[in-house]
Amino acid sequence: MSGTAGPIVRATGVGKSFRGLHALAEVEFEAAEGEILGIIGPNGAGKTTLFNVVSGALAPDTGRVVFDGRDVTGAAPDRIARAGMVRTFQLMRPFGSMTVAENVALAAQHERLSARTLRERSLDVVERVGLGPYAHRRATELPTAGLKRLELARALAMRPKVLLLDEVLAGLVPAEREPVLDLLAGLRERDGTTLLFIEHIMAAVMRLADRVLVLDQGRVLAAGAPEEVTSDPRVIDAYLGEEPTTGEPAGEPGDQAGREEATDAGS
Ligand SMILES: Nc1ncnc2c1ncn2[C@@H]1O[C@H](COP(=O)(O)OP(=O)(O)OP(=O)(O)O)[C@@H](O)[C@H]1O
Repeated sequence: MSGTAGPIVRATGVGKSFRGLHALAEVEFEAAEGEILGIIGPNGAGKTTLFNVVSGALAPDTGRVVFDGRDVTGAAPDRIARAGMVRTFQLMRPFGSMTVAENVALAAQHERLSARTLRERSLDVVERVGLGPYAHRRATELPTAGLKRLELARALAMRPKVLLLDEVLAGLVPAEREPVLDLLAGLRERDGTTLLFIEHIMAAVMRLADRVLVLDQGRVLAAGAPEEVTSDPRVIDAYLGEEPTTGEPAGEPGDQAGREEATDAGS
């Protein structure tokens, strides 16, 4: 489903094996500029591996990744990030001896901005993610929700065209998720940012995603509009369980026992 200008990211025939285990096989997807693509699937489905390949952390065994009209297959992660495709990680490792704003500034340091511009950009991004009151405090003082926002701020400081988000809501209580979701939804409005986000919290996927890519055992099981995908029997069977759209994931994905309790998700 390409827009008139063609997709900003396109992966074709992507395969990656780890000692005979097909983490990814013949994976194809594309995202148009400004599109929000949710990526879901059980544990071990290959979601993070796909991000690793797309962002350059891993070279695929087969296939190509094209970003903004350029073939970036196997290119170094920092090159891809500087070209405008930036990822967040599930685990955050801020520099504890530095302030929140300094941690953010580090992410954009390579752009050789003046100290003043760098500081202004960092503070702007820190404000936007709601960390204004912590700007000049050490990153180690942040609670989990704050660390998540810091990770997002660091990615945003690079002014990405495409932002790859790996479970940015994990570990947040529902009240903490809302502002992050608002922020993410606002990125497209404000900057036209394309988002690819891996997420297990289905309420977030339903709210944000224009389209959803479902991976299962390294392959694309389904792709399409959120309502279409979540009512697909194959997706329900492989991942969602009985009640796909109630909010919380149907148990931890891959946790087959969790499917029994899926109808009462939401707490
Ligand atoms: N560096 C690696 N070496 C060996 N096996 C790996 C490596 N990275 C991933 N795998 C394997 O590849 C498969 C896909 O893993 P991946 O982390 O991409 O899944 P995922 O969908 O992101 O899962 P989760 O939801 O648990 O994060 C798994 O079986 C995993 O054990």
